[in-house]
Amino acid sequence: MPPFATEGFMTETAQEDWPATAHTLSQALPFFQRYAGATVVIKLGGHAMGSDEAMRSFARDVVLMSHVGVNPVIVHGGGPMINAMLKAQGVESEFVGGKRVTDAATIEVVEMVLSGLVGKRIVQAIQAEGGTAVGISGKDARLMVCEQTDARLGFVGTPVEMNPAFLERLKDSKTIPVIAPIGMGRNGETFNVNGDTAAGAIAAALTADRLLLLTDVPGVKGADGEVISEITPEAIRELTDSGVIAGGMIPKTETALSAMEGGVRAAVILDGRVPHACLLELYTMGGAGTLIRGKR
Ligand SMILES: Nc1ncnc2c1ncn2[C@@H]1O[C@H](COP(=O)(O)OP(=O)(O)O)[C@@H](O)[C@H]1O
Ligand SMILES: CC(=O)N[C@@H](CCC(=O)OP(=O)(O)O)C(=O)O
Repeated sequence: MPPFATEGFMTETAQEDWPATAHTLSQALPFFQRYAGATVVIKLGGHAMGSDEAMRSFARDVVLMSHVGVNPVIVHGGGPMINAMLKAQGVESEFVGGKRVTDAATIEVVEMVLSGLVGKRIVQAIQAEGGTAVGISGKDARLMVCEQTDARLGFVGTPVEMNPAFLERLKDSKTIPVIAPIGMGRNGETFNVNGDTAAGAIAAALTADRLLLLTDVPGVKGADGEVISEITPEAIRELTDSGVIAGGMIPKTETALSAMEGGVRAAVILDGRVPHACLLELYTMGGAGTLIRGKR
């Protein structure tokens, strides 16, 4: 385990123009100052996880953020990984309104894949870069108490009570939480929660400064197919009504809007496949993806 994660990256950058690198670092100072002490909730979607290299770049960004005073909180998805595990068992999932219809057998697979495989892969990646992370789910420390969303969806939950005190304790010990979107029911049920929904609820519970939703497109696209750099709640509603915002983008924009209502300062929908997407968003002038600004 490298205490200072320079290996590999030093050789990659050895040929680069060091004065230009120093200039870039120096330009980041106002952004380092702006986000010192900030809580940034990052939702890493299953499609954005991709290769080991993409995971390594993501983990490195998270560790860097943590070292410059940000409190990063990771909430992950893993839809494609759940699909693969269910397929291996000969089960095909049905989705209604972007949510997986989840029966008693499926929730076991969902929990195993998210908490066991996906979460631990992210924890390992962060720790390989010198950070300390713990993998938990919404069940741990009663973080995310849910009620059934709709009887037709089975064990799919909607967060109704958040208990973020445990996350505050992790923050104090500089431990990065990696949270699987699994909720606990009041009667001992386990609920499958859409990853975006879970990230929004956690961001609101922490009144986060930023919610970053990492996905597999460069941002929210308008009717002309171009990415919109900043979008208002009104424009989101119009584009959703006209069907331009569709499919998996709907829970993201809805999450962004409800997080804003919950007191989150801003949300950004951005391409998690781009190397160092989080650093580009937080520490460069241009930012990345589509920004949705809150009221504070
Ligand atoms: N207006 C839009 N702008 C961008 N992407 C959109 C839009 N409408 C629908 N999408 C779709 O939303 C997808 C992202 O949602 P999803 O596949 O659920 O991501 P993730 O797995 O990262 O949560 C994109 O790949 C794209 O196909
Ligand atoms: C209720 C519901 O649909 N839960 C999602 C949880 C994982 C998720 O959200 O993964 P992505 O972010 O990769 O899409 C599912 O079962 O696929």
